[in-house]
Amino acid sequence: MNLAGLSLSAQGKKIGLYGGSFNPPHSGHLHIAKSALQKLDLDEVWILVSPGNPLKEASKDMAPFDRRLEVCSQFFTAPRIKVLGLEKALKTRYSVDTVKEIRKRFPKSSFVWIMGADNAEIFHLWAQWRDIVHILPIAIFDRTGYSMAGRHNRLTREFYKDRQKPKDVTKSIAPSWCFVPLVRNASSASMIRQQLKCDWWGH
Ligand SMILES: Nc1ncnc2c1ncn2[C@@H]1O[C@H](COP(=O)(O)OP(=O)(O)OP(=O)(O)O)[C@@H](O)[C@H]1O
Ligand SMILES: O=C(O)c1ccc[n+]([C@@H]2O[C@H](COP(=O)([O-])O)[C@@H](O)[C@H]2O)c1
Repeated sequence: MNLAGLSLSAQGKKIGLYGGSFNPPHSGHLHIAKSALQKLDLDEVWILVSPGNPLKEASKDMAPFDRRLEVCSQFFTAPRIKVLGLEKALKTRYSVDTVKEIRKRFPKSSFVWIMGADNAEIFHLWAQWRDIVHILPIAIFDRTGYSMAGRHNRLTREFYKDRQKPKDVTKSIAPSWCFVPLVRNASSASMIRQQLKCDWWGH
């Protein structure tokens, strides 16, 4: 990965960082990425394929990183959505380290962290989660089954006064967050893996 080239092309842009296992990617992910571009008024969304979610144990149904990266590159072909193996390149695994590195290496771009409402519910279990909130704005996207949990959780309670409207969140200075209501998409990777009934979906 050419980090210098990426940094140059990212200059002056508002970018959504959308981290995930993407095991496999599905229409729910695409819906969030496209909605983020529009509702947060972003220039780009970066799909950050995770080498391994620190809260998920390595398991036989997790496809190898290279396979997930390859399939994501084939799947996310919409304009302004970039698939990157940035965490592998930066050698980071925890999101707090990833966003610190990104801030350092892309000083002329602004960033917002994108996640689904299910992750907002457990965000307080992430390593140094309050530091993440102080580093960049956070956008929580509604998800089937998690509408309440996405709005009412440790993050939204502790940072209640820092709530913004989605269209303002990238202009705001952290700590700030927004909840993004949208037409929900019920897809989930675990459901797809169950339907495929295989060790991992590439086999
Ligand atoms: N249908 C969806 N609607 C909204 N957000 C979603 C949806 N699917 C995934 N997300 C969000 O996208 C990010 C990446 O999700 P991930 O790759 O873990 O997919 P998943 O479908 O949640 O997987 P799994 O079922 O294996 O947990 C997470 O922030 C998650 O909350
Ligand atoms: O940093 C952490 O402690 C942490 C804990 C859980 C999840 N994350 C990140 O959250 C993103 C979504 O993960 P996932 O597996 O739910 O798709 C992905 O970028 C993970 O690296 C990060």
